[in-house]
Amino acid sequence: MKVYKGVSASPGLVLGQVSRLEHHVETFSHGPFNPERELRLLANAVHTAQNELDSMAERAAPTEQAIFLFQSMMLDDEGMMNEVRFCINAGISASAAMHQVGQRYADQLANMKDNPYMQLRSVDILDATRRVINILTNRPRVWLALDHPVILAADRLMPTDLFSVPSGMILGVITAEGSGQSHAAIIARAMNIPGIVQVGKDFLDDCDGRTVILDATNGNCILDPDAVARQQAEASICQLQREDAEMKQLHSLPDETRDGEPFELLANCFGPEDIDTAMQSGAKGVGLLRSGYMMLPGRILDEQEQYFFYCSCLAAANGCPVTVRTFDFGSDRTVADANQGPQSSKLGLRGIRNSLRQPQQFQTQICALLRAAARGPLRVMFPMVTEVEDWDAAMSIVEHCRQSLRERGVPFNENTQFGVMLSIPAACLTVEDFIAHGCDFLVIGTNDLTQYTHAADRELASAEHYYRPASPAMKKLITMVMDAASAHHVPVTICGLAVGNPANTAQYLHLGLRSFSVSPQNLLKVKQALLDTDAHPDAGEKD
Ligand SMILES: C=C(OP(=O)(O)O)C(=O)O
Repeated sequence: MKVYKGVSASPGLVLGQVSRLEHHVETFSHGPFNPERELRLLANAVHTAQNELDSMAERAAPTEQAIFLFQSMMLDDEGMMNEVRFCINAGISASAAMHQVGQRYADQLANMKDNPYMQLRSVDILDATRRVINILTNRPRVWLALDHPVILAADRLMPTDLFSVPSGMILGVITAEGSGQSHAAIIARAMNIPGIVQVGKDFLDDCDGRTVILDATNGNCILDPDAVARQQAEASICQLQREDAEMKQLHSLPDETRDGEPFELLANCFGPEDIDTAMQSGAKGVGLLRSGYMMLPGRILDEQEQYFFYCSCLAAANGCPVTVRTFDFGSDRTVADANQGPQSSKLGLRGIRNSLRQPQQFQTQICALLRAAARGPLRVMFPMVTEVEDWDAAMSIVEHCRQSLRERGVPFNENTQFGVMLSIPAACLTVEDFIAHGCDFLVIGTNDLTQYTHAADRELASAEHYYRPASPAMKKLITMVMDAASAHHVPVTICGLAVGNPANTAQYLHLGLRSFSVSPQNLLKVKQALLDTDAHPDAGEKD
């Protein structure tokens, strides 16, 4: 028995036989090739690859769908595909051109050390281009013929590898390299396949055909376990299966309060990865996407990069709505090359105040959002709005962006919904004005609203006593918002850490809220609290 240490990438514990997966090394013959023929072959291969990816997406859970749809979209990317066609016109074969350009794009993203999100996309580009190349070279896209379930081991896994073997045949995955943030790891988590990464090359050289306990809780791969280790693992596997069944039961219950009132459970997220987690825990969409975090602490992404990011968030949400908060820079939130302005503080130029002073940066974000909104139900909200002047100023920039996209002939969603994140008491007190000026929806941000209502810095332990998100003052402000919103049929969501506390959730429910956005790990806890609460606790007494 020998224990190899790695890093857990997908939770779980399994016992099984290892099968090693080897990736093909590309070699290409030299031309010259007939460009016309190669362009035709390329178009057909891309078409077939996209069909394959789309059909994988159809079979897949939301997480994998996001990744496959992203890969399929990459094969539509004008910039990349124009470069491939340019190489073909220079006499290179379609497969070599695809390899060259795909590798270069992947390398560019892999080198964005300051941006882990873009680094992740690098493997997707390689995976998508590998598919096209395999089609062009008549290579199979199914890698292993398996007759019994195995633990798959490889140097690293590509996202579609887990779909390249018949479903149910993978007990677990172990990679010598890779990261827990890789798409293969995300897919493993989504498919409930336990996984460990970074076990090292020695394990790979040793493992093929042998028995392993893959213990992702401790990051251990136990090769040739003895009888005691086997027995312990089998007992733990049974226990985990029981716990899993209990979670699934809660998940499958309808989103209704004890007295039958429907509610909407959304998630507060940072990007596609935690959107995946949220969707698996039963979220019906994203109530708050904190957009700025995709580039912290790096640089501001350009319009195309942001467009891809928002599209992959939409794909991860699998047709459910995603509410994106425009950048909330300023105060504690910084990006190296985002000009914060001279007066950045909690009471200074944060959120929309900052965006309005950086019109170029704001327009880039709005254009990317309007474009992404053509690909799915994406809505946009502005943070740190004080009074209606901020709203009007922001919406005039939105109009300017619409005009510029029309002139550029770029498709976008003309009817994208825009809303206000209510984090300042002044905005709650004047909420009617936003509605009168065309605000489509409202999101109450309890973290900041509590901070500004109670003049209690949310990060200051000494002010904690004054920081009360369910206080009478908060209740009054929320009631004011709810009255105005219901009079004009404007939807309201409430988000923030306080909503994840079941005691507060019940109070917010009684104030009329039916849409709750919480962090992914609190979703089931909040769901349980709402299932156990009556929306109208006095209704029975009146009867
Ligand atoms: C969720 C909120 O936003 P953040 O925590 O990102 O400031 C909020 O203010 O309630």
